[in-house]
Amino acid sequence: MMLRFLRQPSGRLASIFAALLCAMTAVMGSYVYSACQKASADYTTLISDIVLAQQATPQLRTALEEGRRLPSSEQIEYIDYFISLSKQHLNNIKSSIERHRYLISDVEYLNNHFSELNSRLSDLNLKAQKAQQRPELVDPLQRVAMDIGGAQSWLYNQLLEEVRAISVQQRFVMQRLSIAVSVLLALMVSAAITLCLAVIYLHRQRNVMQQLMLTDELTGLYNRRHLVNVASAALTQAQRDNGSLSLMLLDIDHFKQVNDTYGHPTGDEVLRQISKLLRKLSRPSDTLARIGGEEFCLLMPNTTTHDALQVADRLRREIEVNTLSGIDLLANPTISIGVTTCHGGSLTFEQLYSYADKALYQAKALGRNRAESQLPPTEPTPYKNPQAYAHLLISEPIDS
Ligand SMILES: Nc1nc2c(ncn2[C@@H]2O[C@H](COP(=O)(O)OP(=O)(O)OP(=O)(O)O)[C@@H](O)[C@H]2O)c(=O)[nH]1
Repeated sequence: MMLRFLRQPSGRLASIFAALLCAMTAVMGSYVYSACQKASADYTTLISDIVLAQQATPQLRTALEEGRRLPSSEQIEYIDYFISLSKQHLNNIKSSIERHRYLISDVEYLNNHFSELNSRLSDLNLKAQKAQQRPELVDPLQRVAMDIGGAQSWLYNQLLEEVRAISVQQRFVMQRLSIAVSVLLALMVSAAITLCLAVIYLHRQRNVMQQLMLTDELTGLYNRRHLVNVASAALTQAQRDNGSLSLMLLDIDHFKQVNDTYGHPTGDEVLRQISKLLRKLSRPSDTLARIGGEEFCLLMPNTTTHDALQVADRLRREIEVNTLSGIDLLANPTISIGVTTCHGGSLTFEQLYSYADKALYQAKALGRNRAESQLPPTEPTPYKNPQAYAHLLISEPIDS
């Protein structure tokens, strides 16, 4: 069923659409994933590290000023402390950058500056330690420190600039992300709708095909195939319940004359209207089918011959008196009916049908517009001589 659907133009279109949808969903999905990664990056720690590092530079400068003015060993220790602090800040920033994989490539060009600054600060540390013994070295120490301070400021400003740029990009990514999510949602909804439509279409196609397989195109009644299926099941049921099952064959009299006199389209209309009437007059539990040109069959479960003949006579009379609408016939059409009934037994549908057919033949032979019945001979009982099997029916005494 699915393969047949895919071979049809609409099926091909649906599969192309589904493939496109899958591809688009995959692209959108990967974009959303990477965008989510970018958008979720948190640069707050990095910014606070940079700000702290920036604050350390003026503190070192003030300490150097003080050291030059009052070069005490305590003051020089203080200078040494701020140099170590600056170095620590620098390393913190470096490891913070390493945690942001989307920033690394943007600030790669600053790597050399980091290493250079790091070694210059280590040098400065050594110089500060020497200055503890020789206070006259505080002066050159201050000059080098000022120079390093300038390089530090440049590096940190540059870093802040990069983080600012990436934050702007982050906001942009967020906007695009929300658009992507909306599009993805719309695609999913349309995929679901397409799927539903395809299922509905398949379901309808299946119903139409089933309908075509089981019904007669001209009259809308069931066809012979369906009748045989239903009759087989009804026969099994009747055999199990030992119930009655009647079969009625109805044939329009002299239908050839209708065709010959009024034309085939009128003949078709007669068939349609008689079918409609028969359907209206028969019970919903019975199965009415058109099994040949102008021949119909009515299968009646749980119906005796007597009741079936009564139904047959009612149908025959109704057809006889009913004037067909929109067709100007000289006389109303009539029908001949053959009825048969089985009671339990083990007849096949073909056997039952042959008895109804014999009865119909008889009705035709006896002048038409009448109902006749033919019953199958009573089927042999399994116990031909009941007395010979009587002992089987006597229950054995129960030993106490
Ligand atoms: N209009 C129409 N005619 C059909 C259709 N199927 C079969 N027939 C015609 O039904 C006619 C049946 O003719 P016969 O089998 O001779 O039977 P009849 O003329 O009804 O005579 P009796 O049955 O003996 O009363 C034929 O002319 C078929 O062509 C159909 O679907 N539409």
